[in-house]
Amino acid sequence: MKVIGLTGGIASGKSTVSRMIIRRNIPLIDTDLLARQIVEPGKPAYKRVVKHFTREILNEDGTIDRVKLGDMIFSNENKRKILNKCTHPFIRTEVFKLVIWNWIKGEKMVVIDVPLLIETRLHKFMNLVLVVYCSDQIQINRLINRENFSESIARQRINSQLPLKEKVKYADYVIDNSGDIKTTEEQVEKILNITKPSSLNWLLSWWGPPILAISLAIKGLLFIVDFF
Ligand SMILES: CC(C)(COP(=O)(O)OP(=O)(O)OC[C@H]1O[C@@H](n2cnc3c(N)ncnc32)[C@H](O)[C@@H]1O)[C@@H](O)C(=O)NCCC(=O)NCCS
Ligand SMILES: Nc1ncnc2c1ncn2[C@@H]1O[C@H](COP(=O)(O)OP(=O)(O)OP(=O)(O)O)[C@@H](O)[C@H]1O
Repeated sequence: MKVIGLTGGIASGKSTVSRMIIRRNIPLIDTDLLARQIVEPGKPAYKRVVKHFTREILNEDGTIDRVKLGDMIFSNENKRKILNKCTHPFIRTEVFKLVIWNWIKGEKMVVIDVPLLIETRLHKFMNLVLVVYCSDQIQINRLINRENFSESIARQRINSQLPLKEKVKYADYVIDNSGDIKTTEEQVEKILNITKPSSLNWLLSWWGPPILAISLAIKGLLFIVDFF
């Protein structure tokens, strides 16, 4: 099975590209979603986060106030590192479980949307790396429009990650999302066609041989029935 890492900068368009991939029935693992699930009350990472950031970051119902926590960690590198230490091991475990599950299901490819793919060195475990790129100014404008941030807050969030121009250096394919959605969709379509695993790849997956054996057996049976 091919494991494809999808990354980019904050608001460069990873989720937009992810939706295009899901529409093509390719399984997609969304690490932003996993990061949300592992800090729900009662989950193991929740305890760690509350221990380090105190009950000050909780809403009245005991859930984590993500806006408050976000404001804290994006303005303080040390706190960001602590939050990463509390959450990343659990996110990695969930990703690993989902990759195995997709492999068991016989999926030929799985895409993992990881904003911090390069920063966490996870790109080394990918068969392919796709980077969703857009120009600095477009990235800032889209972040401001989506979140209603001031320009300085938008820049602060962008600066909390490896610059997009650096991430591009690790890419097997760059998806330029500076233009309209249609232009991005055309690039995604092209890349998925080029990287589609061959049937040989499928045959070599663990469930290829049993299915091939069964279909040959059925064909053989039909031939014998036909003969008599
Ligand atoms: C700080 C938190 C609470 C803010 O939550 P919020 O709902 O506002 O944002 P969301 O989770 O949707 O993230 C939005 C984007 O912020 C960027 N981002 C998130 N966490 C980080 C981080 N630790 N460092 C740099 N950028 C980050 C990513 O580009 C992400 O796509 C949340 O992002 C979080 O728990 N982050 C730590 C876990 C993590 O590293 N997640 C990234 C996926 S591995
Ligand atoms: N080609 C495009 N044209 C216009 N707007 C776009 C385009 N691509 C994305 N956007 C908008 O830009 C914003 C950021 O896109 P998106 O949420 O896909 O980025 P992201 O990389 O997933 O962000 P994050 O890192 O915060 O998860 C969204 O409001 C989205 O609707």
